[in-house]
Amino acid sequence: MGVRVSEPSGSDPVAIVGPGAVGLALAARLALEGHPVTLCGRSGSATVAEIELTDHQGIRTVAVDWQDDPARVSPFRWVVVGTKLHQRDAAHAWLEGLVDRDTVLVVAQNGVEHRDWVSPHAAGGQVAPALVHFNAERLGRGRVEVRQDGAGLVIGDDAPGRRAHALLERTGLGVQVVADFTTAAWHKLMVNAVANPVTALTSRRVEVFRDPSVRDLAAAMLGEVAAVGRAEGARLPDDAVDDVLAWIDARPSGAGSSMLADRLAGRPMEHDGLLGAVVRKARMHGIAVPLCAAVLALVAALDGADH
Ligand SMILES: NC(=O)C1=CN([C@@H]2O[C@H](COP(=O)(O)OP(=O)(O)OC[C@H]3O[C@@H](n4cnc5c(N)ncnc54)[C@H](OP(=O)(O)O)[C@@H]3O)[C@@H](O)[C@H]2O)C=CC1
Ligand SMILES: CC(C)(CO)C(=O)C(=O)O
Repeated sequence: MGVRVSEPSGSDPVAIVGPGAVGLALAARLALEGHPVTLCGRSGSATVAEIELTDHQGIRTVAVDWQDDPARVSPFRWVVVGTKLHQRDAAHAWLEGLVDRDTVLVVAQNGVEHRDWVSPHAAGGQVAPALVHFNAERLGRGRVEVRQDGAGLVIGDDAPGRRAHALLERTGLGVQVVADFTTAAWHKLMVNAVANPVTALTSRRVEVFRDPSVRDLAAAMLGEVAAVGRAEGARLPDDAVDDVLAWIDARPSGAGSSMLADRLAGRPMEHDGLLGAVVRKARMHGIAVPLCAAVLALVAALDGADH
């Protein structure tokens, strides 16, 4: 990694937009390190004044500040966005108040479009996309459980990424800094664009990929996603499809996906930001992705029917 800049101290305030699984996990770990943390939640929702974090160290509780009115916040030096991909408009409202040109804005989300949607609202601040590799599950309002093996977050080795690294390593979740963020993001998107919709559509956990016909479909979809990723500059190796299938096979029995969890809870799903991104980018490059487009249509119809 290159030169480290702008080390945050434990007394640097941090704003976290989205008190969901990822937001709570990062907020709790930073607050435990001494950062005053302000959680920014949906307008009118119940205040979260403390977070109960369950992780390999046991159960710990830590106090945080709460804000639910984007019009009442001032700029922070450190801002983390942990909303879902379909909650971009909600996040924009917060960025207007929280971000100025000195802000380092960490976008902790799945997908490959972090900069596309955030940069126009970043007020000249520095945008650092972060891929989330730890698993966080919301157990209740202000309650979160974190599980992980390996690095919990992946960020790019550029100036905003290096600044974000200084903050994120304070979470103790393990931060991997990669020179080629595009490849890392597309590799993760291969998983999310296939595992998430297939589990959500079938209401089945990762075991569904053992069905030979589902496995064939997944392999063909992964081939489409990889082709688009390569056109976007991702250096995905020839065995990327097998590698992703092997990763899915290695998930513990009973593992699901965030999209399956959203479907089961009756919440909107992230299909547009995941599979939708693949189809959008494919169109730009003139690449045919018929299977991804078909599965996207089905999961979008399911989402529409659920709401
Ligand atoms: N959870 C995980 O283990 C992983 C998640 N990811 C990715 O991380 C991102 C975040 O996921 P996750 O934390 O699971 O999602 P959640 O649905 O748990 O959290 C999203 C949060 O955003 C909040 N929100 C919605 N609207 C607003 C608003 N107007 N103002 C403020 N907050 C708002 C929601 O509020 P409310 O509580 O009121 O609904 C919710 O707390 C996604 O892109 C996901 O794919 C990636 C890998 C693993
Ligand atoms: C990698 C995977 C499928 C595991 O939780 C994920 O990122 C998600 O559920 O959104």
